Amino acid sequence: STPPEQCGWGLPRSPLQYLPLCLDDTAGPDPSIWAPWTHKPFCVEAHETPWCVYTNAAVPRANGKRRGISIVTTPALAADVLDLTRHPLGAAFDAIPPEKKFDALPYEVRDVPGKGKGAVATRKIEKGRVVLIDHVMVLATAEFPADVMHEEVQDLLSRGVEQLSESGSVYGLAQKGREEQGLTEVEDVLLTNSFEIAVADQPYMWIFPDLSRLNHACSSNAIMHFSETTLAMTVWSSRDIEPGEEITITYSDADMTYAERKKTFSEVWGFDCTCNLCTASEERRNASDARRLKIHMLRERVLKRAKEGDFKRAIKATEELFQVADEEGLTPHMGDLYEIPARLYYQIGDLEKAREYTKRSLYQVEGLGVPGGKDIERVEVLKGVLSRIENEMGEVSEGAEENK
Ligand SMILES: C[S@@+](CC[C@H](N)C(=O)[O-])C[C@H]1O[C@@H](n2cnc3c(N)ncnc32)[C@H](O)[C@@H]1O
Repeated sequence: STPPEQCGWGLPRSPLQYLPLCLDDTAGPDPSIWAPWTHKPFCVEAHETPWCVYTNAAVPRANGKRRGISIVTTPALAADVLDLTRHPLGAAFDAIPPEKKFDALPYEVRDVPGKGKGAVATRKIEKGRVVLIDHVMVLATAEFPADVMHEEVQDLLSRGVEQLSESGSVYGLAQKGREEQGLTEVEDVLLTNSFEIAVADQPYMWIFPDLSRLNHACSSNAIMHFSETTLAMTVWSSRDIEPGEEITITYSDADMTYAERKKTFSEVWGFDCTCNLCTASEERRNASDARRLKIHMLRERVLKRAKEGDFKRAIKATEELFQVADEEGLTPHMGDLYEIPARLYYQIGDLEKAREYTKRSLYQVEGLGVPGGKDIERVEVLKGVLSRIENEMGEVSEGAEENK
């Protein structure tokens, strides 16, 4: 059969190996045709388009390990995903200033009571350091069409893992023993360890094998940054972490209450949370819930007041919001909100504060990892806003000075 037209079949080969033609299993036997895949795509038929598994088993990571990458999706989506990776692998690592990185991993994977394995700091990790950078190893579309059979999905997923150079890094991850539910090992691994992230408006399940060892805490000491450009996840310490302390991330939304988190963890991830907050006294949990509900309410109020043009009251609500977030230890999880006070302060003519929040906002989109997708445009917009503010303040921005 002829490969789908939207894949650009028949066009000249791209000089970028990261921009492949769209392939299915009708591709010929010559491996150079499959580039950048090291295995011939294997597909199952479905109503509109085949669903295939694509593997490049030779992709090295920044630290030299060759773990490879497998993608289970349609030919067109596979081409889209790789088209997003405009930077070579290793770009995620190179983008971080040296003083933020460690020469060796600052933690060890050990047994952690009540949680299976976890990452325990082996040295002091100051706030704002990179704990780990992990590249995706398996990514699979979160939803298959109804006419693809469950056994076929299982086959695609297990081929994806088995074609990798280090399939043990995936099969060795935590599992829940879900065979009675008719699930295979690879599905169990995906359900226990994958993060759902959308790229090019398509939800995928992602396996980052090192990141997968980090347990959840409702008030975690580390935050994640995902780059659509490098398909890498970077984990940053959001406060100082002492040697012997467990490094944790947050799997849930910041404003969820205890009951909501408990339900989600049990239904989606299949575990009962034993983090400090989940096992705290009812009184402490209730106080935390009250703050999280307040954060939710204040977030809505800020947006409403800003929409109404009532900037003074919007700022009052924002300041209250950050104060409650601070009390709950959630400010590092609110990075996406900095742009709001930046705009509000600009509206009321407080340029000093507008500049401060614009800089914070800019740091959120380009300081934590290589920006991707919409963030590339946001960086440009924020830089423009910053220079406008600085011009208005009668100052020459540092960047302009350096460029002279
Ligand atoms: C992504 S894995 C984390 C690493 C895992 N503990 C391991 O042994 O590889 C997710 C699993 O870790 C465990 N886990 C993570 N956070 C937890 C928490 N706060 N309380 C209890 N178990 C947790 C659960 O079994 C969950 O299904």
